[in-house]
Parts: sequence; structure tokens; C-alpha cells
Amino acid sequence: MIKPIVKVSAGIIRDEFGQIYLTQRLEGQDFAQSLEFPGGKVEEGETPKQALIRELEEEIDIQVLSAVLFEEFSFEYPTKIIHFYFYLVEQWFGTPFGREGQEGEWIAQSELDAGQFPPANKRVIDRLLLEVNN
Ligand SMILES: Nc1nc2c([nH]c(=O)n2[C@H]2C[C@H](O)[C@@H](COP(=O)(O)OP(=O)(O)OP(=O)(O)O)O2)c(=O)[nH]1
Ligand SMILES: [Mg+2]
Repeated sequence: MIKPIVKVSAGIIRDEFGQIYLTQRLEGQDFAQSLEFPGGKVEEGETPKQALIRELEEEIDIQVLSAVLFEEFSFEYPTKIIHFYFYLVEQWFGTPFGREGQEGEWIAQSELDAGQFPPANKRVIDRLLLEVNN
């Protein structure tokens, strides 16, 4: 079986208190109920950063002012391969909220728990935890 490759951009939105904004994936989506970094698929003709900016506006109603690539990697799921672009976002306009009805919450970086996210996120969560525990 040849697995499709999908590109996904997501934002690690971190405030001045070191808290990170997470949303809960909706019923009917894959990994429903998992926590996630808001984001979504890169569309045809878009750069990963453009996709990030669009997705964060659509999903949580913020305007990204600056985003720095934090991790880029591919992860193989049973039915697809996702190529991820995780960006650190520390400057934005607006107050994030789940515009599509998702629950959203601020969590201290040190309290992140990889077990609450889809498996691909472990690498990112481990790095974020290392950063605060050293
Ligand atoms: N946004 C996001 N997606 C993640 C994370 N971890 C992870 O495995 N994923 C997976 C879940 C999905 O298979 C894929 C993201 O696609 P999505 O469902 O958010 O895509 P989208 O926002 O464009 O939504 P749609 O229009 O296709 O419904 O990446 C994460 O931290 N954030
Ligand atoms: Mg999404």
C-alpha cells in the first residue's frame, strides 16, 4: 500500500507566562478528543507558514505576527504519512478561542503530557519538557 503524504502546520502558542494554548480535537475528526496544537493541512500553492497563519485564524481567531520553525519531521501513521511543521508562536494579535467549537486551554509548558496528544507529538512534547526541566 502506498500511503499518501500530507503536510500539516501547527502552532505552539506560548504566552509570556510560559503557558501554551492547546485545543481538543473534535468528535468525528481523527484522534478525536486528543489535545493538539492548533493547525491543519497545508493546501496546494501555500507555504507551510502561510498555512499556519491561515489555520490559526480559522481555528482560534488569532493573527500570527511572528512564527519560528521549531520542529519539522515526518511521522508514519497506519493510513498516511504526515510531514509536520511545528512553529513556535510568541507574538500574535487577539485572544485565542475555539472558533469551531473546540475546547481550548492554557497549560504550563512543564505540565504537558505526551499521552494526551496523538503519537506524532511525542517528539515535540519531549523537547518542550526538556527545555523547562533543565
Ligand atoms: N493540528 C494538529 N494536527 C495534528 C497534531 N498532531 C497530529 O498527529 N496531528 C494530525 C491530526 C490530523 O491527522 C492532521 C491535521 O489535520 P487537521 O484535521 O487538523 O486538518 P485541518 O485542520 O486542515 O482540517 P480538515 O479541514 O482537513 O478537517 O495532523 C497536532 O498537534 N496539531
Ligand atoms: Mg485542524
